[in-house]
Amino acid sequence: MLRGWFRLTIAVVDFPKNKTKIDLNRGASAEAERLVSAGKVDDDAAFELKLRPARLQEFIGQTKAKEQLAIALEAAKSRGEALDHVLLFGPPGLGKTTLATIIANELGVGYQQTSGPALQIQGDLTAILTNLREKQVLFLDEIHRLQPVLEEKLYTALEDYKLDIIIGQGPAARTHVMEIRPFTFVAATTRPGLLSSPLRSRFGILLRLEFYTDDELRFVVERSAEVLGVPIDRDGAAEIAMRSRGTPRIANRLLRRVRDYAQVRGQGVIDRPTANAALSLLEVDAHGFDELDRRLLRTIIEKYDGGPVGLNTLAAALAEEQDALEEVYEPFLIQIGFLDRTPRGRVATRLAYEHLGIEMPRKLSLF
Ligand SMILES: Nc1ncnc2c1ncn2[C@@H]1O[C@H](COP(=O)(O)OP(=O)(O)OP(=O)(O)O)[C@@H](O)[C@H]1O
Ligand SMILES: [Mg+2]
Repeated sequence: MLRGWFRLTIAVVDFPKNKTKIDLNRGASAEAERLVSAGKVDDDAAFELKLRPARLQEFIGQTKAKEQLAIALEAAKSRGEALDHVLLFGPPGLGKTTLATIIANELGVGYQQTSGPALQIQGDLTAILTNLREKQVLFLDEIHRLQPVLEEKLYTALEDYKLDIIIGQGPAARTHVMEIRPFTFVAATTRPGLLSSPLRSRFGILLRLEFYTDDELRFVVERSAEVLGVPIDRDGAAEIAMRSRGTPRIANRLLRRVRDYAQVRGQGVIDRPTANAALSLLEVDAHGFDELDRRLLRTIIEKYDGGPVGLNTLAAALAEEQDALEEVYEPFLIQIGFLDRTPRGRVATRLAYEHLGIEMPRKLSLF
């Protein structure tokens, strides 16, 4: 008992609130420095603007989402109405923001962008909504991080294009209903499960973005190489695509690094041997895994006998944020069958053992 109390005291002394914050930041910056992170890093911004397709026709892959969107766009245009509200969801770097801008371009309407964390006070949301132009697109990124009071304020705006404004305070307070112009609300999230059902029900068009196939990513790489004026052959593009974790953002980032290598060490042209050499030097393996993925799988296998291990335990063992594990690392590992998410925790699969060259214990290999 005393030992427990003693430990607790140490924990409190050792981890005051601000220290926890510093630790979280450290986790976040490790993620930001990662070459194969699907999340945006600082030097991506300028290139992403340049490489972002502007029209639906240039947007590669996502056949289902694209078709659904194309029909809705066509119908809204022919009726001369604002497009229904759109919710875009899926892992980072798959094209949610890109699609939001494409929607505005295809409709030929104005575009304004904000995000859940950026909207702090009711007045900001009111100002944005009351200044909207007819049929324009309002894009709200990271909608799962919108404050609940603001979310509720959005409901009537989305449903009836009306806004309840309270004027005055106390007994003198009056509610004033303000009309806003019909508009298209496009929201994006990497965590659709966190949205409340009243909010979800306000969207007429739900588009789920999936990881891209290697072939689709090869097209992304070839298109980006053309935009950047980088000579590349089909095999070179295929090699980069294969290691891009199904994510265009990573494909574009790897292309830029391989381009540097080709200029400095190669003949300037990206072919398969050049791409291979550059990516090996950058320690991005054949599956697009880097040191962090390997560490995650190795930790489950070596420290927790292959799992199941709970998310919070795993995050602590890796000194990473739970959110980063769940949103950024895990989706791709699960998608390619290296990791299982079970009710009792995370489990490394046979493929993970094989990839790391570790023999799977017999007991487990029966399953
Ligand atoms: N279908 C696509 N075709 C070509 N390029 C694409 C496609 N999807 C995404 N990209 C490229 O990938 C980059 C990242 O896409 P985007 O910023 O739209 O992802 P996101 O889903 O909004 O990510 P996040 O969740 O981090 O906000 C873009 O700059 C764009 O160049
Ligand atoms: Mg985005």
